[in-house]
Amino acid sequence: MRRSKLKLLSPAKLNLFLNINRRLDNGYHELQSLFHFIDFGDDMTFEAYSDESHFRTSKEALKQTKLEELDDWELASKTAFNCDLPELETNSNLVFKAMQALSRFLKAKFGEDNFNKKLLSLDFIKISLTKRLPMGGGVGGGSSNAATTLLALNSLWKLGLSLDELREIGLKVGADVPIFVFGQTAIADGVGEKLTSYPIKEKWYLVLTPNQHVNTAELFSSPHLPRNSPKLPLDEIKYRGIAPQFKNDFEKLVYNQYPTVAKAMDWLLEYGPARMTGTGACVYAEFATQDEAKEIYQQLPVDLTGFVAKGCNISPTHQTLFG
Ligand SMILES: C[C@@](CO)(OP(=O)(O)O)[C@H](O)COP(=O)(O)OP(=O)(O)OC[C@H]1O[C@@H](n2ccc(N)nc2=O)[C@H](O)[C@@H]1O
Ligand SMILES: Nc1ncnc2c1ncn2[C@@H]1O[C@H](COP(=O)(O)OP(=O)(O)O)[C@@H](O)[C@H]1O
Repeated sequence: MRRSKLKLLSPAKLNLFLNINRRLDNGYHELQSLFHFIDFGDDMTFEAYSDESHFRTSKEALKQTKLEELDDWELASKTAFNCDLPELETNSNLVFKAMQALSRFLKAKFGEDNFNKKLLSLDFIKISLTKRLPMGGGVGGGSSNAATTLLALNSLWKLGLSLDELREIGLKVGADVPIFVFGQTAIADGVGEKLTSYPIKEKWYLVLTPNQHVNTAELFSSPHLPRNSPKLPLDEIKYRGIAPQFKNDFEKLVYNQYPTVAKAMDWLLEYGPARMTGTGACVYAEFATQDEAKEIYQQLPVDLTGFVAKGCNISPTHQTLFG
């Protein structure tokens, strides 16, 4: 019997600036970045059932992959996962990594015995993911899916975890997961875990999506990456729109390395300022109105792709869950 259903937009983020401040001893990098959400993303549905009889379980999906490597995936055994992209139906999907991190956290917090008792009482959840966001595009799709999973399961299973606890769990999955759990436009510091709410004027964005997967880890290890941008004092950051002082330290490197990204960027620059998000490959321009953004979008040549979306100070996932 179905008990309840949550339909959530798992949104994209844009980095409105991104400074790399230094390399840390653990190989990671300290960043300072302004994260903003847009109302375009993947569709995720979470349906809670009192029994597991009528759907293929995650267990089966996981059996097809690297079962021997699995540990702490008890919560995944209470779910069924399907995705419109079959290559994402594996345990390396960040949706599974989120469930694994959640299992670990709950066991540590409540103890194994209490966790195992709680597990028996949980509803089965059918998770469906429809991908719309480009992968490896710098719009954070995988991280967003992980955060949406944490928020939805916390709600449907009534786990009672705070947003701070969910952020802590998210950080184990990836540097960008905490911002999606936080759900507010924010300036991130550290590796992305220190977040300060920073609402801005909401605008419209034309985002171009070059068909190019940019490998984040590879870029971070490049000897040509600038790594010593000074940190901007928080009270001096007055973001009004794309401007030279709001740069992205990955942009030049990616522009030089990937002709498809350079092509998209050059096209946008014909119309005004443009910026790359994250480690690319997506690039964007800002507009005051939807009509202005659409007017440029309609002129896109056939070999470029993109979409128009509205900036949001509160992530669409939070808007649905918390009103
Ligand atoms: C730089 C950003 C800006 O948003 O790029 P995008 O991924 O969005 O393009 C992100 O913070 C990326 O976050 P995310 O994609 O979650 O990175 P992770 O999976 O945690 O890390 C991938 C790899 O990137 C490197 N890494 C990541 C984050 C960081 N602050 N310093 C690093 O050096 C590490 O080598 C790590 O192994
Ligand atoms: N749910 C997911 N959605 C997208 N990519 C995922 C997901 N889970 C794991 N991945 C892997 O993570 C890689 C980068 O993910 P993504 O978040 O889209 O990149 P970016 O952070 O650059 O926007 C993908 O190429 C894919 O192999």
